[in-house]
Amino acid sequence: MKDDVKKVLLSEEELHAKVAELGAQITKDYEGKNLLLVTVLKGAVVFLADLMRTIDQPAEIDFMVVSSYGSGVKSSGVVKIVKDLDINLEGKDILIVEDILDSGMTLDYIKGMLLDRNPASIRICALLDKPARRKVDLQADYVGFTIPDEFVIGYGLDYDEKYRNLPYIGVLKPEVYSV
Ligand SMILES: O=P(O)(O)OC[C@H]1O[C@H](OP(=O)(O)OP(=O)(O)O)[C@H](O)[C@@H]1O
Ligand SMILES: Nc1nc2[nH]cnc2c(=O)[nH]1
Repeated sequence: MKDDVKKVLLSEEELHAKVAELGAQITKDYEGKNLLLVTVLKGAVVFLADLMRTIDQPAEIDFMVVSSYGSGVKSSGVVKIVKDLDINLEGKDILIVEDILDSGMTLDYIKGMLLDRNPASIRICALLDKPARRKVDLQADYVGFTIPDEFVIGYGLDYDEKYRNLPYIGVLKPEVYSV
């Protein structure tokens, strides 16, 4: 698996330090609130697992499954809800935990949908932000790293469902895409 990686963009150490920083900020900002971490599977699951343990406030979690990329490296532009949330959002302070904000189409759709359910507040925490590719006017409230326009894998992020279990974030060798 490691032989397929062209370069490491963010090391395990860099990721863990940033996650701890985000968790400390979220801990401060959500004091006395009804925090519900909403996570979009599957990519964000590794980030959520690390982030939630750095938040020193009571927090609920819930999951959604959406699909916008299929097996390719570009967004199809179609966001499909495969599994909806279980928890009622009324009165909750929602923090959407995402691995990457790229075109923004996935999060824009999800945020709009969740806003219709009368939460007390709704914010976005994205580990990675790729502003060069944005197609909608959307920003995350918490961003781990702003990254260049490269397709990244690891720490939950996949190419064709593989590489999610890499402990760092990297870029694949071009020949991996063409076989
Ligand atoms: O800003 P966008 O261009 O909409 O892209 C971001 C979305 O793409 C990835 O999900 P993907 O559809 O690859 O599914 P996965 O989480 O199961 O890997 C990622 O987890 C975001 O949900
Ligand atoms: N794995 C992966 N999924 C994405 N979804 C949107 N951008 C990306 C990316 O760079 N890598």
